[in-house]
Amino acid sequence: MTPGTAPRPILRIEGLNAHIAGQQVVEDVSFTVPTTGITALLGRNGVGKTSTIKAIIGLIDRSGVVELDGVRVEKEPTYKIIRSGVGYVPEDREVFSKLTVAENLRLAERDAAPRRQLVEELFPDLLARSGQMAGTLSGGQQQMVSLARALLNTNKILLVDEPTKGLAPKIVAEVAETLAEAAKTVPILLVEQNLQVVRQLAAGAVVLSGGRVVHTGNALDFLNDDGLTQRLLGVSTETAPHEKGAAL
Ligand SMILES: Nc1ncnc2c1ncn2[C@@H]1O[C@H](COP(=O)(O)OP(=O)(O)OP(=O)(O)O)[C@@H](O)[C@H]1O
Repeated sequence: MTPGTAPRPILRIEGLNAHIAGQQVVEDVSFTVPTTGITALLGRNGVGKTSTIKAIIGLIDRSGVVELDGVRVEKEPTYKIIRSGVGYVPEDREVFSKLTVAENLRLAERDAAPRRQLVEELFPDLLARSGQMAGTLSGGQQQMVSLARALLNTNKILLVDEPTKGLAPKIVAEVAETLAEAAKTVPILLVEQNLQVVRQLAAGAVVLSGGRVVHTGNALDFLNDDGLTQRLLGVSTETAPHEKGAAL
């Protein structure tokens, strides 16, 4: 990047390709994530959003450039990419169900000085449930454990995959609120199907279709373009700003 131009992104993906079971699921994907705020990774079911996230951290075979804070990391194993400052919150939450909330959090502590106070402030409910087996938590509470684990460490970026999936509207609002708070301290690449949450949180949007990037730009501009959202997501967003609580 030429000095004096746009600030360096925290994450730069270029020409990313990935295959699962012989099928190309990520095809020549290029985009950047800025150093602040939330960037939404959008698209219909099965277009490769989760695969893109997994490819970034090397959980599936891939080729292409993955640059974190100016450093190429695509040749590194997953654990080193994570250690270099990537917090991953997977779609299925992956809490240790037979361990308590406190144990789940302790296991995630990577830094010498984990940010326990921040986590306690953001998740008072988890503090109250620290002795409860994580497997007995509700879906929303498990999502909070998963987010809390990523926030305990100081990361350069969080990759958060469908955090509101399957949650009741009230809990969706709580998760969205937590993500907004988290985004004050760390940039987030967010896979999210709930467009009202995207509208509330995201500054930028990257839209995938058939494993390829088909649109990038300002998230609100995208969501306000009904024709574009119809074409790329198959949903109308026309009524979204007026219908509080409407699921899209
Ligand atoms: N383990 C797997 N085995 C075979 N095919 C897979 C596997 N995982 C994903 N795929 C396929 O890869 C493609 C991309 O899937 P991916 O989960 O990345 O999409 P997505 O955009 O995240 O979808 P969703 O919004 O439904 O979660 C899909 O066609 C999916 O069927």
